[in-house]
Amino acid sequence: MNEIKIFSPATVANVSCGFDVLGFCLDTIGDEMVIRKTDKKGIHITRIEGYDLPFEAENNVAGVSALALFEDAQPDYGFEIEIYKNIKPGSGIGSSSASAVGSVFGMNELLGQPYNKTQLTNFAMKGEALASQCEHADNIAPAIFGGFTLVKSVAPLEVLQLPTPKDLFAVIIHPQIEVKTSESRAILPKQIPLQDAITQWSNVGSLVHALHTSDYKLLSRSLTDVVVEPHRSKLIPHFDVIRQTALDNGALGCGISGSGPSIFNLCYGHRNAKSVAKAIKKVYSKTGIPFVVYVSKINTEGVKIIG
Ligand SMILES: Nc1ncnc2c1ncn2[C@@H]1O[C@H](COP(=O)(O)OP(=O)(O)O)[C@@H](O)[C@H]1O
Ligand SMILES: N[C@@H](CCOP(=O)(O)O)C(=O)O
Repeated sequence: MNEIKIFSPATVANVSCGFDVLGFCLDTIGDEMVIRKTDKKGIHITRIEGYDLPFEAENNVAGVSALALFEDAQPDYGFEIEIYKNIKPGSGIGSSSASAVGSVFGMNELLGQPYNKTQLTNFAMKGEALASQCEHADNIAPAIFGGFTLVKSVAPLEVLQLPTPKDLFAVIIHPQIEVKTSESRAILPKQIPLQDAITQWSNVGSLVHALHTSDYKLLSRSLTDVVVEPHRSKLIPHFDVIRQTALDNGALGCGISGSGPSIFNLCYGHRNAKSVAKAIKKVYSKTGIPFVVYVSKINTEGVKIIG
């Protein structure tokens, strides 16, 4: 096999209480990438469509993660990468992570799968670090493993796959403004009060339990963030109105997706997800800010071959 086409999914990191550790994978939103073997050694980004991003491998997250894998594998050929970007950079739904994951996943297939998913996560983290100036894997892990994941530690890397309750759907609203992950990390406090830490780790524990037991009511009570959201919500226009609208219309919970500006909602069943999406669209269209709303199943497969 000399060429492969990949679907690399969007992801929601943090899931309210799990800053830098929890994430889940989306179904309907993602980038496409073509990875091809070439006689010319090294990593060559030959095509980018959708958004204006750097072609130099060392300045593009897809290239940086690809270089990390390439240096480890040392094949006697090179790789060309084409990126068909659907996820807007700075969206908060893992745009950079989708690119970082797509290149290493595709290369691994063309090399005959020498690496496992944890090793691929490690390579992809090198690319993600270019965008957010910090190695975190809470978007990368769900994009590679699918479903919900918990990054127990990054050094050494340990990823836990969590169960996905079957009636869970996500609604994402993406206001069309850019919030850079690096900048929204910079505004966070370096220390937090003990009481906030207690609340937060209690919610992470109960959220994980809720996923294991498909307890939607407990899941709903666990989707709270007292550490990060109070700071970052100020960067997202009308965040409180969206959350109130979602909860009034029966969403299980609502929070900032990754570093924002996207906002995620988790809903019980497709019907409720559609009505939450409809209500959010109605309210947000009054603000005059351009936005997109997606309704998505939780993608339990993750990154995949499409051609
Ligand atoms: N292939 C790529 N896809 C997305 N963003 C990239 C890529 N390569 C470099 N970047 C840079 O990474 C930044 C976006 O990453 P980030 O702020 O983490 O957004 P997101 O939350 O959507 O992942 C932008 O500055 C963008 O120029
Ligand atoms: N845990 C990170 C996740 C960033 O996600 P992104 O989709 O905004 O890149 C953070 O919250 O900074």
